[in-house]
Amino acid sequence: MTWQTQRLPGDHPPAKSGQIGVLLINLGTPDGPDPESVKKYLKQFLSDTRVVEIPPIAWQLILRGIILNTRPQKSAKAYAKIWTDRGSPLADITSRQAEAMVGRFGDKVVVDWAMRYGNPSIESRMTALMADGCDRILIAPMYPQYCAATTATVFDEVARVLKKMRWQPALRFVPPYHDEPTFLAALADDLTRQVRALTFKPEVMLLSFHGMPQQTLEKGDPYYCHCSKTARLLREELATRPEFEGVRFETTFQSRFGPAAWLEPSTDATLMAEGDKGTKRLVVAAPGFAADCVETLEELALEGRDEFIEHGGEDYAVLDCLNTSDDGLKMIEAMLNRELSGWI
Ligand SMILES: C=CC1=C(C)c2cc3[nH]c(cc4nc(cc5[nH]c(cc1n2)c(C)c5CCC(=O)O)C(CCC(=O)O)=C4C)c(C)c3C=C
Ligand SMILES: [Fe+2]
Ligand SMILES: [Fe+2]
Repeated sequence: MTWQTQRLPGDHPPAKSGQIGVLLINLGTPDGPDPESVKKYLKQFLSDTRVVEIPPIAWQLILRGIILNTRPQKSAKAYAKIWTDRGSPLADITSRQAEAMVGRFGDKVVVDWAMRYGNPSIESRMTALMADGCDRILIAPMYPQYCAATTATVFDEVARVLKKMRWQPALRFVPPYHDEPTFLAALADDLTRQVRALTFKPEVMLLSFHGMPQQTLEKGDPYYCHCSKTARLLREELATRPEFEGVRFETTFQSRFGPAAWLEPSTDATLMAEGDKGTKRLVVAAPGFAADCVETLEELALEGRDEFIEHGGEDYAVLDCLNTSDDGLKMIEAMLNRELSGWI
């Protein structure tokens, strides 16, 4: 054990200190692929005013009166298709990313993971890190592109948890990494390796990002610009490689939610339009997701395939996210190492 046990004056209990915590955080997921678990998860997620910016008095009526009575059944079917014996892929992959980081930064550093919505909660893991003697914590939101609906809500939740603590840790947050050379190199290498392994040569590569309401962009959220920059830099790099010779790149936005206008062009409409205009071989990458999840494994890989094939497409593949690939883990390690500098 490297932590020190400090004996404090009076009858104060012994307290551990001197350790450094690293907390990898991704969006969150239901506890199970059943409507009840999905309803509980969606209620927490969609009640966050960073995620849905409609005034809560009106939104809660719609959410509780309509959405939570219909969407959980539909979403549970999607989750059931991708659930594994290790549970939700998003939680499983995030836990394995954290596990792979254990021991890479010396024995003073404790690495853990949490989900912003659902379990394990940020509160439970931050409390556990403090109990382990971590008086410095590096928070790593696993989102390459900053969005208030994802990155800022992590900060909100960490601040809420801190507010309840008498003894707060020193904190650092990993910044968005959408244009970092280590991220782009990891993505380019990993996608090249996967394209080389395909049984067909793609004509088109879609770079599909999770969408958000168009109005959120107009309010000043940098997410769209971050996605566009990732897509441009990645395209520029891939275009130099023989595996991508003659490939046409398109950037699209998926997972539209609700009736308002979302970022365009949408992934589903683009897949159908590509099929209609005669594209036969298409591959999709999702550079906005650090880990595969229902949005990539179900919406892109299953629904997207049907959309493309029903419109005349022949060969279709969705490439894995960086997940726990060698390239992905090297990138996470480099990013954490840099952000831990001065602490280790
Ligand atoms: C990667 C960035 C993400 C942004 C930006 C984002 C915004 C956003 N999402 C919704 C609504 C839903 N998202 C859902 C799932 C989901 N979203 C992200 C990431 C971003 N969301 C991930 C990684 C996941 C997968 C979770 C998993 O368990 O695998 C869902 C739930 C699934 C469903 O019912 O379709 C909803 C709903 C909004 C409104 C929003 C606003 C900006
Ligand atoms: Fe989402
Ligand atoms: Fe979706």
